[in-house]
Amino acid sequence: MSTDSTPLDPKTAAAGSAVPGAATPTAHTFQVDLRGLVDLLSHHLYSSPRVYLRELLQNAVDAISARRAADPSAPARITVRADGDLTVTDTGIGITEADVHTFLATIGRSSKRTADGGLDNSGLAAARSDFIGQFGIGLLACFVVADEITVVSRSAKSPDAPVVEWRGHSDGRYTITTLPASAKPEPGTTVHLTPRPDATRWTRHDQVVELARHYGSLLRHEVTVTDARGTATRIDAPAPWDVRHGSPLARREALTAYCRDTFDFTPLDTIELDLPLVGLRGAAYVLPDAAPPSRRAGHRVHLKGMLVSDQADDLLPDWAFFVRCVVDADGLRPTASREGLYADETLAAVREACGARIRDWLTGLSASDPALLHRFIGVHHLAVKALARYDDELLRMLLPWLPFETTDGNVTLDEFARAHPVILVARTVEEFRQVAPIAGAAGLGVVNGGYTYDSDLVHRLPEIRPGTSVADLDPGTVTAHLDTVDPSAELAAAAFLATAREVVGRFDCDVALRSFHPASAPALLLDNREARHERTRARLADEADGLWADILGSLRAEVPRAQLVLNHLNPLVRRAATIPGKELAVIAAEALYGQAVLLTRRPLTAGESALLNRSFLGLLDHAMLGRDAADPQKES
Ligand SMILES: Nc1ncnc2c1ncn2[C@@H]1O[C@H](COP(=O)(O)OP(=O)(O)OP(=O)(O)O)[C@@H](O)[C@H]1O
Repeated sequence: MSTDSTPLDPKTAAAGSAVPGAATPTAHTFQVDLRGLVDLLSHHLYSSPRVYLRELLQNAVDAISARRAADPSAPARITVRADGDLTVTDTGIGITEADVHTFLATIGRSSKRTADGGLDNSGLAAARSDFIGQFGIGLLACFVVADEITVVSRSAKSPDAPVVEWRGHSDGRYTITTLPASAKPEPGTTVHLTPRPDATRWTRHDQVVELARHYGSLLRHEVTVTDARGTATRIDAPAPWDVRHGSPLARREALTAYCRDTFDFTPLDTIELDLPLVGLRGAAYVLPDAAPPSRRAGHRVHLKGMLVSDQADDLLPDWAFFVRCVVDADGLRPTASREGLYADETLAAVREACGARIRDWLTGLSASDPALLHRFIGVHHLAVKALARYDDELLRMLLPWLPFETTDGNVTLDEFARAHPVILVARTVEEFRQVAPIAGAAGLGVVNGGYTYDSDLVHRLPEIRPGTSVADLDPGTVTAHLDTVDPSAELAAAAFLATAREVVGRFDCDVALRSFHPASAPALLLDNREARHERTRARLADEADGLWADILGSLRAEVPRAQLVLNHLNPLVRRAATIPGKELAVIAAEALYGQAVLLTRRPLTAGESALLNRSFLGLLDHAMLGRDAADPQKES
């Protein structure tokens, strides 16, 4: 094989030389080290040597398409013979000696497009969209498994042209021989290769059958693989969506069976895809188990029947992670590796149209099959929530079905709104966990907004259900709903409360005494993430100087304080409130604050860790002092 580039014209090059007195440039042509190129393809472009068979099948398909464009009644057969060596024979358009010189002798040149990348209306090419190949490198994939490729071809376009044999070698040498007509009585092409000793597994009969099925099961031509004894195995089978079935149920069952065979799962439901504009047909299978949104379902994409990718992840919008598709399309384009889809406008349009189809299925389900919708939401509510955030109609339609974690348990927002005139939203899971039991006991309705999408969705409720009211949960709201204690109790605890305010004031925290259930909870720390960030920003502004202090200072809002609410119903708090000595009161206040911080399950600051440490050791010391005092032996 040679490379093909236009050598520089010495005259033009000299005229373009800007340096006076410079020597006239000499023109050269790049040489290509074919072994290096094959190495590049095999290790970096193609995922595995097995793609060699895909490239051969694809060339055969393209050749048949080209022949049938002129003669629709031409035979359309691809026969693969795997008997140690491998031959692929097609009844396609074939090539003449001139074609060989033009297309097989130059890497990167393809009969399926013109040299300038456009469409070639002559010869083999009718339009690029008719063919899968276009890059002119596919045949090189054979060098990944063999050192020599032989192509014997007879042209259907020029039946009188002699049969031509091209023998290409992986070091770049090739020969061309013309053969008598008897060497190939019918038009078409046979490609033959003998595997290298380290690649014999790829041309073994069983392996070839498996590969041919993998890539070619949906090909629209007859494809067979024969073994050394001539036994033929049929590879192609009609796509289940193309088969006519006796009833919708039979069709449904056939599509489900195809999913089981192809993906190894039984779908929750099947959504048929049919986009005539891009010649796309197929099925989107709803996964029976929840899939994390981050895990993209690998879709199987066939182009003109040929499998391009079984891991395509850009066929559907991101939110549709609850389905896995198998499609066959005419209008999409493969990348050069043929293992992915070319990201062009057509792909974007396909993505949008498939997304719309899946969304329609979802919205239609509430009317057509509520039980299925229930099961679907049970498994995929995260996906639905992701989708509903940007889709009012869907949100309106599916809101009655979506579960949220609330102080009344797992309920829908509609139910919850009926029971609570104001829905409060806890912004983090920790906040919810900590406040929910207390807020619930005080009759407040709180939704856990800490899960992905939930806070956004709950806040949109008043748009969807006018008359409902939603507010963020803030410490003030909760404290306002906790019972105040009577003034005498407040007075009796005044000294302890003053000490506690001193102790926790360092953490931008106030102290209040209230009565709330459960009585077993001694203290509650009301705080939220934004308030914590605000405090951190304020502290940094104080510590920073110059420009940063100004910037941080200008961002600074009024610093919100956390609130430590002590529970007067709790016996320990009652006893702490009457501690006479200041030293023990400090330790008790530190311990109550430390325990309340731990219950929030948020990370501790360095100051809080030190406080916990101090109070723990202080309590231990105090406990041992008490023991010593009670031990008569120690006294003597
Ligand atoms: N079975 C075949 N029948 C007729 N012509 C063929 C056949 N196989 C290969 N050719 C010719 O050889 C050329 C080069 O083939 P090759 O597979 O390298 O590239 P391609 O199919 O054009 O593009 P791609 O790299 O995208 O596959 C083709 O453009 C075609 O003209």
